Amino acid sequence: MARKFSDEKMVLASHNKGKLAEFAHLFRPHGIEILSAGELGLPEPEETGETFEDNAILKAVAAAKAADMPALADDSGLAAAALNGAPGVYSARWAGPEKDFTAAMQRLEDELIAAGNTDRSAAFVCVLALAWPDGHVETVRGEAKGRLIWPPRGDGGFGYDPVFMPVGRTKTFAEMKPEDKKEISHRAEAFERLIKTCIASE
Ligand SMILES: O=P(O)(O)OP(=O)(O)OP(=O)(O)OC[C@H]1O[C@@H](n2cnc3c(O)ncnc32)[C@H](O)[C@@H]1O
Ligand SMILES: [Mg+2]
Repeated sequence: MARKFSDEKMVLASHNKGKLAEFAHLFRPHGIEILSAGELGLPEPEETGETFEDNAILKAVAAAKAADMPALADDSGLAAAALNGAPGVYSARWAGPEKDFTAAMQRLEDELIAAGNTDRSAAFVCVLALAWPDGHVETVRGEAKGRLIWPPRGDGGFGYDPVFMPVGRTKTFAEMKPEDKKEISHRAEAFERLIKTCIASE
């Protein structure tokens, strides 16, 4: 049995403004007060894990202990099939310290072409970890399947959204309205699972 969240507030252990905006929407109907790691002055831990799960857990546990309240972390990224899942857990690092996603998307395109440009399928993955100050953690995962387009399209969203076209759609995540991305995103799928396993009272 998963541990249930029964507090009134939690820390959102992310320093990514795009994610924080999406979580603000996702949490709206649930009546939980969200404090961000930034507003509490929490440091950004080094993401030394090899999997999304490892990194989500290390970020959530560090924040829960530092803030002494439950903390939710999101570790996510884009996995290109032709690149054996790259950039994967390195998705943020491909953009460098300047967070230059124009350069990161260009690198992705260059590597797809170098790999033969025959398979442009990809998935966005999101792992959420909810940790308590005693170290207990629950994790859930969500995925959005699609393909990588070129050139980038749209100026909404964040990160790699301008090159990601979800299956069955004609708009990239960056061309969609936030409420449309929310219907099908990896983050929304993981969030729905989190609500079912750890938040909803039966
Ligand atoms: O660790 P935190 O502080 O949460 O913020 P971050 O930006 O470093 O986040 P990650 O370590 O999880 O790295 C994930 C990267 O993958 C990309 N990414 C994740 N979800 C995305 C989405 O919905 N749309 C576009 N890019 C996304 C984005 O570039 C993120 O920087
Ligand atoms: Mg990060």
